[in-house]
Amino acid sequence: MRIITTGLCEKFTKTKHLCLNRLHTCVNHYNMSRTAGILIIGDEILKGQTQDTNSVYLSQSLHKLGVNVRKISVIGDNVDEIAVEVRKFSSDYDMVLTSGGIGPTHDDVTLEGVARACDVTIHPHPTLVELCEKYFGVKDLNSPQLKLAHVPETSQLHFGVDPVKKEKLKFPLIAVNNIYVFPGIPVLLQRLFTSLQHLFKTEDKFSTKEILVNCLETEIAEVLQNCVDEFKHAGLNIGSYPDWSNNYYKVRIVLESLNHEVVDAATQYLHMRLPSDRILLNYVLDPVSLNGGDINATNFQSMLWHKVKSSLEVLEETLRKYEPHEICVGFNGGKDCTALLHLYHAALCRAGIEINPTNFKALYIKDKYPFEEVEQFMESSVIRYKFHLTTMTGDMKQALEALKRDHPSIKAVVMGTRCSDPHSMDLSSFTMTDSDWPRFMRVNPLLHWTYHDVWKFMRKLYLPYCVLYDKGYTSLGSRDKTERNKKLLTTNIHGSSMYLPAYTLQDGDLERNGRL
Ligand SMILES: Cc1cc2nc3c(=O)[nH]c(=O)nc-3n(C[C@H](O)[C@H](O)[C@H](O)COP(=O)(O)OP(=O)(O)OC[C@H]3O[C@@H](n4cnc5c(N)ncnc54)[C@H](O)[C@@H]3O)c2cc1C
Ligand SMILES: NC(=O)C1=CN([C@@H]2O[C@H](COP(=O)(O)OP(=O)(O)OC[C@H]3O[C@@H](n4cnc5c(N)ncnc54)[C@H](O)[C@@H]3O)[C@@H](O)[C@H]2O)C=CC1
Ligand SMILES: [Co+2]
Ligand SMILES: [K+]
Ligand SMILES: [Mg+2]
Repeated sequence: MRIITTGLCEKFTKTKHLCLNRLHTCVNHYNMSRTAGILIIGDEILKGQTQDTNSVYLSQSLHKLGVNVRKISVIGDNVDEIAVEVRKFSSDYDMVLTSGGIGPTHDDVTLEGVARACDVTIHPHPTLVELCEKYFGVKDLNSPQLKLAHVPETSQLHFGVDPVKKEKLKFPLIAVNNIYVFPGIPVLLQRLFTSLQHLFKTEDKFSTKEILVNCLETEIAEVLQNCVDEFKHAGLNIGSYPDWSNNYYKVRIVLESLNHEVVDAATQYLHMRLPSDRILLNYVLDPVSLNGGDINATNFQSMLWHKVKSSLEVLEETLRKYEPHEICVGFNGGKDCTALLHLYHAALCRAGIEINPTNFKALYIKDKYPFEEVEQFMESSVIRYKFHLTTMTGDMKQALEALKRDHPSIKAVVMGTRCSDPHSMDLSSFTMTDSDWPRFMRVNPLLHWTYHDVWKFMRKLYLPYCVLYDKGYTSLGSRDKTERNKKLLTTNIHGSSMYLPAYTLQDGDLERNGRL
């Protein structure tokens, strides 16, 4: 399987070295790809007042262009520090991209720092002076408007072209030697970068593969080390990134090389050595974007498919009886309504209803002592599914009364209630609230689902759910009245006790064991 032969490198003849790979992508080449350093400048970033998004944008974009980003540094609006860092970056990397500090105020000193780093002075650039005079209608060279025209003497101006509108941009990117000076305002930075990609583009392209494993890092470290050793002359980069919030995998392994054959070979190497039952093969990163295409007979065993189909029929009937804005999903972050939310989203998509916060609504009656993890999950669900969440407080009856008063258009609440829930034996798919409750149509599409149906449905589709269910909770209520399910308590190989995930509970009748 080794694809490595030794010989004098034919690709990079300038730097004579022994190439260990006839495909000319040896480790030297990986390190020889074009490098970049990113310099994020701004006091507001160091104080945590502005979250730096420019470095993420730039490093992602450069990586796509085959550039090897080697360092990101964050510094304040200080001329000396900027000069020192720019000088170092400029000699260490093929290119330097700076962000921020080129505005008209006293605290924007990046260009002065760059000038100092390059031992040149600042002067008013004729093209920029003309531009600024025209744009601002001001002629005074000492005005704040014309400060923008003062750049290091050796500056080059790169005028980008908007890739969509095909228009020349009004303001250029300023470059001094290998230093590219971007504004900090994210839209400006992005507009300049996309319009001038050719300045950064390389002939290289990183080939990347991912392996998702449901193991602890300690369990796979040795195999990864062996892989690193095996491919150490092939120009392979392997990263291992644990994710504690994912419901399906614990580690994401990323393999990368300039040569896709090296990536393929290393992927194969790992597939043969990692525990095969722990490798996720068909993981769906974004089940929501499938727009309900995943709800079909091939995905489920026939018994469950039968139930899924009749639940969908209930939801379709709901959408015939009510306008989308008259319906909301009762959503408290629990597993049943998480499955339901996905089904309802699918029903909306199938009915050709546009997904937006007017058409897709949910109701959350906030408990006095909610779990933080539950609320975090709810927040991420709002972003994932793009629904509008109405939050009410107080006891359930009071909250529903307030809903009636404040949101009079809502007529039906779709709920994840199952027959096995307390007092739910006699409910049907459409049941009005009891006479002593505020009047709403309760829609119950999941009445005939079992505990295991819910888990099979969610896990088959890789739907994200609240992490507490992976930590031994099988039913979630108020934080002060909910414990883990003792039935899931077990001992790991090192002899310490731990809880298994909720979906492994054998007897579904015991799901409420942790509810006090
Ligand atoms: C809209 C609505 C109408 C109700 N009408 C009646 C009634 O007429 N008579 C009666 O006796 N009881 C009624 N209840 C109370 C209900 O029967 C349960 O007692 C309550 O849902 C808690 O049940 P559970 O602990 O089994 O929770 P769950 O199994 O979590 O509740 C079942 C479903 O109810 C919804 N739900 C539960 N809690 C919340 C919440 N905090 N915020 C939003 N949605 C939630 C979810 O869709 C969930 O899947 C109503 C509740 C709601 C939300
Ligand atoms: N029209 C144009 O093309 C140009 C305009 N200008 C002017 O200069 C000023 C802006 O210059 P800047 O260098 O951007 O000033 P700046 O350094 O003060 O940054 C401006 C804002 O960008 C945000 N920002 C900065 N760094 C960031 C980061 N790493 N991640 C996310 N957000 C970040 C911050 O919210 C900050 O308030 C404006 O007044 C603008 O009008 C400057 C250059 C070009
Ligand atoms: Co070589
Ligand atoms: K500023
Ligand atoms: Mg600034």
